[in-house]
Amino acid sequence: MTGHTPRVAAVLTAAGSGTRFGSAVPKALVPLAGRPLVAIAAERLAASGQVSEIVVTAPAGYLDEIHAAVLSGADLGPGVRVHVVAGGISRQASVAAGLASLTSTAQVVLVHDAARPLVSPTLVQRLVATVVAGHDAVIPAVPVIDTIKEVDDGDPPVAVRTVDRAALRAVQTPQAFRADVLRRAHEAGAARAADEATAVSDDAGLVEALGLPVHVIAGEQAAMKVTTLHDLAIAELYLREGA
Ligand SMILES: Nc1ccn([C@@H]2O[C@H](COP(=O)(O)OP(=O)(O)OP(=O)(O)O)[C@@H](O)[C@H]2O)c(=O)n1
Ligand SMILES: C[C@](O)(CO)[C@H](O)COP(=O)(O)O
Repeated sequence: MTGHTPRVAAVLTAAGSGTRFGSAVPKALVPLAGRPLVAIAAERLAASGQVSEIVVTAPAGYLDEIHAAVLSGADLGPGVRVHVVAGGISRQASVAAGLASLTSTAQVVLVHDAARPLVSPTLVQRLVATVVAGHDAVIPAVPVIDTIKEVDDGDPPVAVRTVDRAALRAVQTPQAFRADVLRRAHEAGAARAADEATAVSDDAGLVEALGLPVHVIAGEQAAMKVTTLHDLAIAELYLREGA
C-alpha cells in the first residue's frame, strides 16, 4: 500500500430513519442550507479528489429519492460513480451491504455518515494519506470537553467514578481502511449486525475486535453528527462560518 496512489471507494451511510431528529423523511434527505445532508456529504467526499466510487445506503422505499438527491444536489465532478443500495437493520448491517456492492478493485475504503455532512475535503485527504503511509485503519477524533462520569443507573442514579478524560476521544467519520482489512473485519463481526444491541456503532470497532491497531488522527469540530434538530442549527452556523 505504501507510496502509490490507491483506488479509493466510499460507503456513505444514509439508511437511518433519524428517530431522534424526528422529521417526516429520512434524516439524510433533510436540507441543510437548502441541500440534503446526503448530497453535501457526497460532494465533500468527491471534492477531496480521492474517491472514484460512492455507494450510498438508503432506507427501504427511499432508494430512488436518495439517488436523485445525490445526483441533482451534489456537484461530484467527473469520474465519480454513484450507486445506491438498501441499508440494513443496523448501521453495521448497512455498511456491510454497501461494502458487498463495491467493485472489488478499491484498495482503500472510506466509511462515512451522511449525518456528518460538513467534513472537509482536507480531512478526507489526510485519512487516505495515512492509510497509504501504512496504517490499515485510520479514524478522526476530537478531545472530549465535558467531565465524564461512570454512573450506576439505579434509583436514584449514583456517580461511581470520574473517568480520566485525557485518554478519551469522540470519534467521527469518515473512517478509512485498507479494503481487505475492512472486509475481513465485517466478515468476522457479521453475527453482530442483525441487532442494534450487539452491532458496533463504528467500523473501527470491528477492526479493534480483530486485534488490529486503529490509528487516530485529529478530527474537526465541523464534522459533528447531525442527530437532533438542534444539531442542524449548529451545522448551519458552521457553514456560515466557512466550514
Ligand atoms: N440502519 C442504519 C442506521 C443508520 N445508518 C446511518 O448511519 C449514520 C449514523 O446514524 P445516526 O445518525 O444515528 O442515524 P439514525 O439511525 O438515522 O438516527 P436515530 O438513531 O435517531 O434513528 C447515519 O448517516 C445513518 O443514516 C444506516 O445507514 N443504517
Ligand atoms: C460512526 C459514528 O458516527 C462515529 O461517531 C457513530 O458511532 C454513529 O453511531 P450512532 O448510531 O449515531 O451512535
